[in-house]
Amino acid sequence: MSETSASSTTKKSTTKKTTRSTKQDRVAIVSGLRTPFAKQATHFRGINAIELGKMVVNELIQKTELDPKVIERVVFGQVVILPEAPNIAREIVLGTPMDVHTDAYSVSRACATSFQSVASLAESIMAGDVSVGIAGGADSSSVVPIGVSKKLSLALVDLQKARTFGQKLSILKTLRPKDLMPVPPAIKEYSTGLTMGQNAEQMARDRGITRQEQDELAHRSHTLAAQAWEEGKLDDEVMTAYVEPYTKEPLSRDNVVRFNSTLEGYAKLRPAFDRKYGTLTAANSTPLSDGAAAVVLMKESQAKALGYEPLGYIRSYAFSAIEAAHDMLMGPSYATPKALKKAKLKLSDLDLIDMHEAFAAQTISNIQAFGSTQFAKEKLGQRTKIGDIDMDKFNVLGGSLAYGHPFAATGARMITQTLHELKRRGGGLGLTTACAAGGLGAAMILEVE
Ligand SMILES: CC(=O)SCCNC(=O)CCNC(=O)[C@H](O)C(C)(C)COP(=O)(O)OP(=O)(O)OC[C@H]1O[C@@H](n2cnc3c(N)ncnc32)[C@H](O)[C@@H]1OP(=O)(O)O
Repeated sequence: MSETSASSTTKKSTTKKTTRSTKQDRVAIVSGLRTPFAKQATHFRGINAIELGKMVVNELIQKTELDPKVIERVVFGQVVILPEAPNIAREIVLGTPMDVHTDAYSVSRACATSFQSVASLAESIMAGDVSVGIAGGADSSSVVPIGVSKKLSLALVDLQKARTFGQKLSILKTLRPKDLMPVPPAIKEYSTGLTMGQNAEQMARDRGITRQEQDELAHRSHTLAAQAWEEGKLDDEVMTAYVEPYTKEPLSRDNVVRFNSTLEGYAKLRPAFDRKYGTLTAANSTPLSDGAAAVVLMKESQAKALGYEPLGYIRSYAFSAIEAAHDMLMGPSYATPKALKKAKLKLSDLDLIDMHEAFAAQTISNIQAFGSTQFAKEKLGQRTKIGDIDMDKFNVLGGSLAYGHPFAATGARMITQTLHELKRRGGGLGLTTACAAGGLGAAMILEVE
């Protein structure tokens, strides 16, 4: 397995503080941490999502000096589930210094999975069920469950039921060599059979979003992410990951981010999903990657009683669902107005907007929809547009196009990153929002004092 290291902690050495009444208690995000994100089959080759999850949670407990005994619940998720251990949350409890009696369950909401794990834990805290917990997600695109063809799967079940040699032989005779080939998981929509890239191609085509516009957004994302790393802005929220063999250099930065991004480099690439007419490439699509991210949540009064100064608080969150056959990756444009309404805020009240960049085309489509009165009227049933996005507030440290997207880890990455950035700016309100497979969307508004 792996050892890790990270820098500062958020624990204050102060004595207990006066707590607020339960009624006024908010859900505090005390700390957040992630592994560096690594491109598929690079630094985390051979390390599965559960090990990545254990790695980050272990380090988070150490970083926060949190007594493992006070952690009452772990809510975690992985999108590509390992059949041998489907409850990643429980494996994390059993594989870290947490008390064996710590409750743990796993959730799945495709690419918005750690928005869900954070929301589920927050709900338990608000309901008074638990007061301290860890939420997050992990995914590996390097260790994936390899399946078998439908024909072989059927034959294997039938073989178990067959009584005679003759019956077994006739089942085996139905198989052809191609049926014996391993089947890797596809990033496909089950209901439509379309890949995520094909969905984004449709969105680009329908809106006339050009290759140039997509490349420019991707270049912006890499440039801002590289700058964030160079300026040390991510140092406190990304751990250093040591993996076997320990002779290998540890990874302390995302190896997906391009520190020498040039727009000319993007123009050379061939379309990835529609070879002939497509505009999506490896550069303007989020790369397949491996990583994990987690946050510590507490009831505000509990955080103060334990001597923590929270990073920030959850102001509101909302999820949305639309059809999966068309414009499937528009989740932010449906979930955001719901979260704003719940928080009694307007888009212009926000100091930062962090939108998951699955594809540049999907991001631009959502930016357009936010600023469209027609979209608001026709799709949201409201008279006014969500609001024009001020690009000076938008993905100011880059986004998933640059960092990569280990599916279930992305939400917790965005939440932690936004809270730190709000804190650097002296506080304020930030939106984090993502699209997800199945036409789902997530939005969470965070506040920092
Ligand atoms: C809700 C949601 O989030 S949906 C999204 C879910 N996620 C996805 O669907 C994943 C989408 N991404 C993918 O499937 C893959 O990353 C792909 C198909 C786009 C690309 O895969 P690959 O071809 O394996 O990418 P790879 O990393 O090898 O890059 C291909 C080439 O592009 C180059 N490249 C990639 N990014 C850049 C860049 N920013 N600038 C210049 N060149 C680049 C690489 O260097 C490489 O060049 P080479 O062939 O000369 O070595």
